Amino acid sequence: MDPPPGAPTSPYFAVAKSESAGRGVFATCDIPAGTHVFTANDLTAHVIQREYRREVCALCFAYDRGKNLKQRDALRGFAFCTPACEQAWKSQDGVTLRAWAAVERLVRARSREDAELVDADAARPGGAEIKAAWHGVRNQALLVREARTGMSTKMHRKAVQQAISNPVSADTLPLQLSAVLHRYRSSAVWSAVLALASNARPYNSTEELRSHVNSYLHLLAVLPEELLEVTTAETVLTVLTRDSHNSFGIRSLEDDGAEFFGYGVWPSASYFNHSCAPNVLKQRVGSTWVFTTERDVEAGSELCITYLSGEERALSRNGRMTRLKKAWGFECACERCADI
Ligand SMILES: C[S@@+](CC[C@H](N)C(=O)[O-])C[C@H]1O[C@@H](n2cnc3c(N)ncnc32)[C@H](O)[C@@H]1O
Repeated sequence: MDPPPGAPTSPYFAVAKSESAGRGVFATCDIPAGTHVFTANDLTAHVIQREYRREVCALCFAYDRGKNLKQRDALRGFAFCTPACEQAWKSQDGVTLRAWAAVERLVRARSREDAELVDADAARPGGAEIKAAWHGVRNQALLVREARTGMSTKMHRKAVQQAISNPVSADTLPLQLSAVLHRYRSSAVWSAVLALASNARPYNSTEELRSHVNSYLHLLAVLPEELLEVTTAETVLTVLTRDSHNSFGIRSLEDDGAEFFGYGVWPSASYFNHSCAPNVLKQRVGSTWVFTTERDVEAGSELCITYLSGEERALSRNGRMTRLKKAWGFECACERCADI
């Protein structure tokens, strides 16, 4: 098969159809244990939860046991581990810098929704509910868009006022903004996101759906005009449908990942399927993921990582199955699970 846009390339493997898990990564030669086979450095949409924003470097995700980092960008609400990281982050284009400042102003000015903890037992919205929610704000979104380009009737002003006054989701907004910015900057990056496996029901609850719709309206009301063309319901919905089955947690490194800072999508890393007996270790190094074989792999074998965290790996087959089904939506078809 032709490699999808953004798929990983390596002298050691190729992306191909797997028997029971869509596309996967297959060794093209014998690979000895301990071989570094790939580094994913293509982080796209991501979010560091607000509660960690002062402690985790916005550029390289460095973390020092909960200490507040000294380098701060108060205007945009980010912190950095070194002046070099701050400088590198701030060397981004002016639209990006203005967009983050606009969102930070909004978050500080508005009351926030409760921490976005998901009720695990809440019903996942289905296709009809999702469609209705987005359809329901189409007119308002149009009015806000028109207001941003100079139209100022009572109706326009009311639509903007309503959009702004909705409770702000301090972690949904940055995820959506990050998606908008990636789409704005590069069509190749956006094609890589589009090529990923998609989940048509990405919202965990009706509340989460509502907060995504509200965040979209917030962005329309405050982002720099240059971004409005790509600030669409399709952009923010697309990114969530891809994020849902492809994002990796961004966790602390020193304590077996006990601190969950946030999550992000690295399209090239998303072609590795899961196995409960993985042959590849995935490790975060700064804002990249490094993939190394854990044992000898024969040519033609699939290269798999684990999607389970430390303690989850010790669960029984049923426990692992339930966990993977709940978090990732699939019935694990790996050799270890099939081999009963
Ligand atoms: C990050 S993607 C991996 C690449 C994906 N197979 C594709 O075609 O794009 C995760 C998705 O792959 C599938 N998958 C990964 N590991 C699997 C496994 N062990 N058993 C069944 N499906 C799996 C599931 O559909 C899961 O939601």
